[in-house]
Amino acid sequence: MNKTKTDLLVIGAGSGGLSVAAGAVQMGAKVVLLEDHKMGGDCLNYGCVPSKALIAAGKQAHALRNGAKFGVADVMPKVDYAAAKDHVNNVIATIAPVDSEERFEGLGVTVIRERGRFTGENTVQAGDNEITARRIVIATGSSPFVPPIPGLEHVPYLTNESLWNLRELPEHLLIVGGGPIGIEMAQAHLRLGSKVTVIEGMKAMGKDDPELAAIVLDRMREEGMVIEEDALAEEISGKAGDITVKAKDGRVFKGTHLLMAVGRAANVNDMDLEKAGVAYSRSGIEVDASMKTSNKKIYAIGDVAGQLQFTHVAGYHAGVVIRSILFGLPSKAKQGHLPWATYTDPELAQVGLTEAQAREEHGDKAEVYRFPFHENDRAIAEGKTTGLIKVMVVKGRPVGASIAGASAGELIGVWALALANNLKMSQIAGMVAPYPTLGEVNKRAAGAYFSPRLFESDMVKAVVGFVQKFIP
Ligand SMILES: Cc1cc2nc3c(=O)[nH]c(=O)nc-3n(C[C@H](O)[C@H](O)[C@H](O)COP(=O)(O)OP(=O)(O)OC[C@H]3O[C@@H](n4cnc5c(N)ncnc54)[C@H](O)[C@@H]3O)c2cc1C
Ligand SMILES: NC(=O)c1ccc[n+]([C@@H]2O[C@H](COP(=O)([O-])OP(=O)(O)OC[C@H]3O[C@@H](n4cnc5c(N)ncnc54)[C@H](O)[C@@H]3O)[C@@H](O)[C@H]2O)c1
Repeated sequence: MNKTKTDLLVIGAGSGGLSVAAGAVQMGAKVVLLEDHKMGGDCLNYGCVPSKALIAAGKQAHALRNGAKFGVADVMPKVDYAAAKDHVNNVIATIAPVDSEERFEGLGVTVIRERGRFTGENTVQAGDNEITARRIVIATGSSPFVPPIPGLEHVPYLTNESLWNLRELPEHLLIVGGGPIGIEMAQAHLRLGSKVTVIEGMKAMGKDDPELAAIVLDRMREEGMVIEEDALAEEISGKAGDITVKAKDGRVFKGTHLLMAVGRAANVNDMDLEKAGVAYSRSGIEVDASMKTSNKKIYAIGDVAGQLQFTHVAGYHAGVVIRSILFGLPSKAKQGHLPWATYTDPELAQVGLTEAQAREEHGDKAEVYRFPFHENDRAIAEGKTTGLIKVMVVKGRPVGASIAGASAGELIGVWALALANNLKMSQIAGMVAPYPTLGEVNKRAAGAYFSPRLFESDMVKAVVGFVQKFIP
């Protein structure tokens, strides 16, 4: 057994673990990093990166089918699904060096490609290694949750892990779950030529503002996607190429392939967390506001901590724990300023409170300002007029923003900055956006806040009238 002592042990080389390891080692800490599967974790290998690459392939096919309105004849694209998967693999391969063992060893991290299991309060065994660490960060991520739906065990199904191995375009893809995974993969496959039926037990895109989710879902239905809501999958049967999903209310859906996308299970098993006194539940490892577990020398970050499950959130957690571990400074993770986006076309993005949350939390003090994409000149020029921005304001400061529309994931950045820094609406309105950009929707939403105050105010009119009498 190789025995190692280190300042910091990081378990899991995904979005969270890699950020902690890179930051800590470059600031002088001795760091050991464990990974028993692929460097880069879910995001690089089975999540964000492959999904966005396949979405890009679908977008290309969609553009070819829809050029006529720009004076470029529509064509029926010849989709080679296997080649689209090659594109996905190329994208992963291009990004992979940044997350690689070689790069991290180069930075000075000791990378051990073994599974970590706790043997005590500050010791972990990984293969033939026993590592004792002053501080430990658990960043083991999450896995696809596969619910025990009767019959599922006898039917071939895909998850976000196995989907990438499929080389033949599904003729008719059934997707159970209308969350971000289900909806993003539904649109990509629809545009690449599959028939797609989304079977959602409650409301599709149910974690977002329903008014804005409806804009996206309507567009996808117009493209030909079948989205069945209030359809809790209760029984699954069939065989490869001929699969049946029955919903609780008796609706029956038939397809050739099945993708299960009904949420995530935190990776807390087979780690002997009990031996380290780390408390956890089915939803993940329990952490306090500083991301410390019930063992105050052990932290948990990213998906395994059971909060918002996004790559940028895992990265944010990494910054919070680095401050605490390396500098011994108090450091707390907040949630209210963390954005997310779903990369459908149009995209759907959110930061802070939705309209319903703002009204619930702030009552009459919450004001909501809107601006539609069809009044944005760039959106009109590019035929991207489906969309709406809503900004929730309390006492002159934004408390939330919701955007459905082209590049919503980019546009939400301004509001993420505003919420992170408690900016005022006047500061957003003071920004000059280049014309013509989609970014002007942000400024126009801020303008909507000031317009009635400036243009419908008797006081403003009286002051202007008075000044005009006296200036030469
Ligand atoms: C299809 C899909 C699309 C997504 N798209 C987006 C997106 O567009 N934007 C976004 O922000 N987020 C997206 N996400 C979410 C994002 O992938 C996760 O939030 C992110 O990967 C979480 O990072 P993490 O470090 O917590 O875990 P992971 O990235 O999963 O890394 C955990 C690592 O720990 C390793 N590990 C586990 N147990 C052990 C052990 N005992 N010992 C050693 N190693 C271990 C695992 O092998 C893994 O490599 C998507 C997810 C999916 C599934
Ligand atoms: N663009 C992004 O940032 C992005 C993309 C994909 C995934 N993610 C992350 O991954 C997480 C997981 O995504 P997800 O879509 O798997 O989970 P999710 O929990 O967001 O959505 C799962 C959906 O499945 C439904 N469902 C559950 N059981 C069902 C059943 N038996 N029949 C029918 N419907 C059922 C739920 O009502 C829910 O709407 C997301 O919450 C997000 O954090 C992010």
